[in-house]
Amino acid sequence: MPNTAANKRVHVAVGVIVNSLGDILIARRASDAHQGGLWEFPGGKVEVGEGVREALARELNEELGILIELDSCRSLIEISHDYSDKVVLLDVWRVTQFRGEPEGREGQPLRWVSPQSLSDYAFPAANTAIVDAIQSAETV
Ligand SMILES: Nc1nc2c([nH]c(=O)n2[C@@H]2O[C@H](COP(=O)(O)OP(=O)(O)OP(=O)(O)O)[C@@H](O)[C@H]2O)c(=O)[nH]1
Ligand SMILES: [Mg+2]
Repeated sequence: MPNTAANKRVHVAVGVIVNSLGDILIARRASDAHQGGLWEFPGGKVEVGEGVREALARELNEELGILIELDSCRSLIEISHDYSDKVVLLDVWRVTQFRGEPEGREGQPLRWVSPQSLSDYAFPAANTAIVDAIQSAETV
């Protein structure tokens, strides 16, 4: 296969985790990571042979120590974004059913924030569409 941007695209499973108050969990990316120092919705790369929701469950368990209910996850939005150094496909899921209290298993700071206050945080460029989708879902 030719080595094009399309087949180098990184598939990422991302969770918009909502608690019983309607607040959303964000985490700060390590300063040495891609898009480091910015806030993110927890998640990570889908591995070969893995389904996206299985990847989401694995990543949220590794990064936060929670167990999510796969059947209750709802697709929120898919975003393809070209950073100059890599292309990502963010496969974003709304997660409302989970067991355990999220903790930053990799030392990452966590914060629960209201949908409207997401605008106060700096996210990677690809996330603008995610924040818009969350905030417009809130107003319908
Ligand atoms: N998890 C996550 N990744 C995001 C978001 N927005 C965004 O552009 N990304 C990009 O998606 C890519 C993969 O995410 P990741 O770094 O969390 O992957 P991972 O957990 O598997 O990390 P690892 O490579 O250290 O094992 C990164 O290039 C990251 O910059 C987001 O909101 N959440
Ligand atoms: Mg990650």
